[in-house]
Order: sequence, then structure tokens, then C-alpha cells
Amino acid sequence: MNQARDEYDVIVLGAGPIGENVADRTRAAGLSTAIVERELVGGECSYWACVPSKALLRPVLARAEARQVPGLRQAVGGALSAADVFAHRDKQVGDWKDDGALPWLESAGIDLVRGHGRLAGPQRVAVTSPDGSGDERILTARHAVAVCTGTRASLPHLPGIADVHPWTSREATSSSTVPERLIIVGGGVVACEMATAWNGLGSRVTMLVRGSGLLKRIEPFAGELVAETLREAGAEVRTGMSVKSLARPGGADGPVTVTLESGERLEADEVLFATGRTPHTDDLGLETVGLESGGWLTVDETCRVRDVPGGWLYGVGDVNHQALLTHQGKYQARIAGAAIGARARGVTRLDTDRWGEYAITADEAAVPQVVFTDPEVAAVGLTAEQAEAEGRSIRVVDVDMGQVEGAVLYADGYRGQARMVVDLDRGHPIGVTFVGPGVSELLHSATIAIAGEVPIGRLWHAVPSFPTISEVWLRLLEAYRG
Ligand SMILES: Cc1cc2nc3c(=O)[nH]c(=O)nc-3n(C[C@H](O)[C@H](O)[C@H](O)COP(=O)(O)OP(=O)(O)OC[C@H]3O[C@@H](n4cnc5c(N)ncnc54)[C@H](O)[C@@H]3O)c2cc1C
Ligand SMILES: NC(=O)c1ccc[n+]([C@@H]2O[C@H](COP(=O)([O-])OP(=O)(O)OC[C@H]3O[C@@H](n4cnc5c(N)ncnc54)[C@H](O)[C@@H]3O)[C@@H](O)[C@H]2O)c1
Repeated sequence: MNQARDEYDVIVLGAGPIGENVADRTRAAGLSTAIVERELVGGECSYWACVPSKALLRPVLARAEARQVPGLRQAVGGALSAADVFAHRDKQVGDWKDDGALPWLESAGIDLVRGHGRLAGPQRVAVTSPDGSGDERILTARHAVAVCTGTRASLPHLPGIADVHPWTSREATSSSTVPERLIIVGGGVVACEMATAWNGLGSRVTMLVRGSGLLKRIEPFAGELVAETLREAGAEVRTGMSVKSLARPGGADGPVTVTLESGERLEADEVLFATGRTPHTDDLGLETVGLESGGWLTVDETCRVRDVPGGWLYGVGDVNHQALLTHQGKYQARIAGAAIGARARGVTRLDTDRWGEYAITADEAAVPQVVFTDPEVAAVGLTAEQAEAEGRSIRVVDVDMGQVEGAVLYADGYRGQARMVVDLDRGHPIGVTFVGPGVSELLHSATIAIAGEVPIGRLWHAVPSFPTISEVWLRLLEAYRG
């Protein structure tokens, strides 16, 4: 086999949104950078996750909101045009081609190397074509290798699962056929969003949730309100359900049979497993640098992988399991990229203190997340349960968002709730959750309050406009002050 050799300052493995941002920052620091991608530049987020899922959800959520506006309700009573929704989704993902992403790489001066990358000892990466054919190319990194290889859907080991060809998040975001009946296994973010999307597009959705409710990592009222609305919209949400086995007795075109632990059998046209993620670290050559294959990468404040002599290996984005979110991974990328740049310049002491320039502090203090369900769920920081588990002294205040004038004007019969968790020793909010139509754009106000550690006394001077949904802040503060 021929081997071409190249040397760069930095090699980035994976051109998802996080890899792209690391490369952007190392280039900005004046370092020569190559990015290795085996599939599409833009990664899972652009083609099979954030972008297509939100394109499918937008019409569903816009219609749900319009149906709560008197005078408009009658105009939006009908079914969505699935063909138009899919066409819009396809456009947003560039028809699963990455030509649109390439000019940016070029303009930033980042070299794209197509193929599967594997570590081949310290500071070396071997790149082969995804199918293993062709020449191997050896890249050497003078300063750093950043692993940004993301995740794939994780499937449980169940009898028959491979034979039924279940949907994962990839099929759920890229299908252009609306299954008449869709079973969704899982109760997390992907399950809830995809239940909302496909139910809205006309599938009869049944959710099989192992635990007692939906969205268990967020305040309990979030999952309760989402389940309530899904049920009202015609979906079945069944909790405490365990799948025992699967079969497609009639072959590829026939329905799928799902057998539960109880012995009950359910039939559907497709079954989606939304049961979490597995990191792309199992075929990455990690063993060549003394690390175990297949696990999440454990990183320090600058995203440098722990326990690697020489400190040249970084793990950024989903692969480090800090927060499986595009915006949070991009935040990590900005910090890791800057740290690589500083270390390459010979800076030995970086400010990695809490909220320091080179510390991913927000990953533990202020991770915002919007779940695009009906109603929307927007949360940042700690839930009351998480704060208590950390032993913090807290006070929790709740507000019925249906009592906020701006919300009432936004949607007739507005249903929603807000919660603020205040750390009594620190005197500022450490967790805020909003659930209700149109709350997604409200979230950044809470993120600023938490990351800025804005004291309650100062928030009192931040006056929300009347009549907006933001007045929920005033109600939360009034509830806090009594
Ligand atoms: C259905 C769904 C919806 C989501 N919606 C949202 C949302 O609305 N908002 C949000 O913030 N997050 C959302 N997420 C999460 C988001 O997709 C991830 O956090 C994000 O994609 C992580 O980016 P990444 O760059 O770390 O990994 P990825 O986007 O997975 O990119 C990794 C890249 O590395 C490449 N790669 C892997 N291994 C190799 C290798 N050995 N050699 C070369 N290339 C390799 C892959 O081909 C891929 O292109 C969603 C996830 C799912 C599943
Ligand atoms: N809008 C957004 O921000 C957004 C949207 C989608 C995904 N994401 C990200 O993607 C990540 C992955 O989402 P996800 O929903 O796949 O994972 P998740 O961890 O949120 O949920 C997994 C669900 O599957 C269940 N489960 C796990 N194993 C199971 C099994 N063997 N049988 C039955 N149920 C099982 C869990 O109990 C849980 O309900 C999330 O962490 C999230 O951050 C974000």
C-alpha cells in the first residue's frame, strides 16, 4: 500500500459542527490545520439531527400555535402537506450533499482530507477511504490532534432487532414516507421531538417509555406537559414499558411486531429506537496511544484528553459526553481551539479557573437546551433535584405561565410553567426552566442570568416589556420576594 505523508500543526478528526469550529479557531491562531471527514462535511447535526429535525418540526409547531390564535384557528384546520415539508427539509440539508460547506473550508484555509481517520501512535493519524480500499495517508500533527467524531444511535440488544431494520434518528429525520403507524421506543429528547413531528405529519404514534415519564433530565412538569399535549394530539404515551423482542414476519415490506415484557404484542409500520447515543471511538486507534477503545473521552477544562503523555490529544463535542448539544460543543471548540493556539505559542499557564478564558465552565454551570416539542421546553442550569443532590441550599419558585398577560395574548388557553432555582448562599439563579409555546427565544435571558451570576437584587432592575412572555421573569421574582 502506498503511503503519502503530510505534516500539519493541528489535525482535526471529524468535520461535524464541532470539528469545523476547532479548525476555524486553530486557523485563526495561525496554525496549519487539516480536517479529516469520512462522510459529509457538516456532520450528523447538519444532515441527520438538528437541522432536518427542526425543519420537520417547524410546520407542526407553527400550526399548533396558529390553532391557539382566535380568528386564525379556522384557517389552519387541515393536514400538513407532507411533500412540501419534506422538500423544505431536503433543501435545508442540501439534499445530503456537502458542496455548500466546502467553500467555507477553503476560504478559512483548512485542508479537507476525505476518509476514515485513526490514530496511529502519538501525534499521527492514518487516513483510509471509508471502505478501507485505496492508499493510506499518514498525517503528523506538530501540536495537537482534536477528536471530534461525535456519536451514533445506540440500539439495545434485543432478539430480532437487526432483522426488523428499525429506524434510528437517521431514518426518523430523513424519511420521505409517513408511516401509518409508528412505534417510538424511548422517552428522551429525540423520542419526544420525533413523536411530535411524525404525529403532526399524520402517523399514529405510540411511545413506549421504559421509565415513569418523558424528558427525565429536565424538571418533571416539562415531560408531563409534553405527554399531555401528545396525548391530546392523538399519540399514545405508554410508560413503564419494556420491549422484549421484535419481528417483521412478512419481510421488509410487512409490518413490524413488537413484543413487550408483559407478553402484549403491538404492530406498526415502522419502529424508531431513540435510546441514546454511542461515541465514535471504537475504530479510532485509541489503543495506539494507551486509551481504551469505544468509550467516551474524559477531558480537562480545556478539552484535553486526560492521561495522554505530552498533552497533544483533545476530545471536543459529543465525543467527550460533557453535553450532547451542538451549541455547547461549539463553545468547547472555541475554548479548545484557543488553548491549542496558546500552547503552540509556548504559553504554559492558561487561565483555567472558573469562568477563565480557557475553561469550559458553562458545561457544568449553564448548559441551555431547547426541546422543540409542543409545548416547547427551554431549560438551563440545574433542576431542583440536581441542585439538592449537589447539597446546595436552594429556594424554588414556580409560576403558571398561563397567568402572564403576554402569554395569554400569544395563545388562547396558553398552558405553560416556569421554575427558577435560586442558590441561597450565592444569591443568584442556578437553574431556570420554561415550558410553553414560544418560550425557546426566552431561554438566552436565563442563560445570561446564570452564567453572569446576576444577583436577584439586580435582576429586579431588569424590566421585561409589557405585554411579552418575558414578563414571566417579573412573576418569578415577585414569587421569590413574596
Ligand atoms: C435527532 C437529533 C436531533 C438533534 N437536535 C439538536 C438540536 O436541535 N440542537 C442541538 O444543540 N443539538 C441537537 N442534537 C445533538 C447534535 O446533533 C450533536 O450534539 C452534534 O451533532 C455534535 O456535533 P459533533 O461535531 O460533536 O458530532 P457529529 O455531528 O456527529 O459529527 C461528527 C463527524 O465526525 C465524522 N467521523 C466520525 N468518525 C470519524 C473518523 N474516524 N474519521 C473521519 N471522520 C469521522 C462523522 O462522519 C461526522 O461527520 C440532536 C441530535 C439528534 C440525534
Ligand atoms: N433539541 C435538542 O437540543 C436535541 C434534540 C435531540 C437530541 N438532542 C441530544 O441528543 C442526545 C441523544 O438523545 P436521545 O433522546 O437519543 O437520548 P436520551 O438519553 O435523551 O434519551 C434516551 C431515552 O431512551 C431510554 N432508553 C435507553 N435505553 C433503553 C432501552 N434499552 N430500552 C428502552 N428505553 C431505553 C432512556 O430511558 C431515555 O428515555 C441527547 O442527549 C440530546 O442532548 C438534543
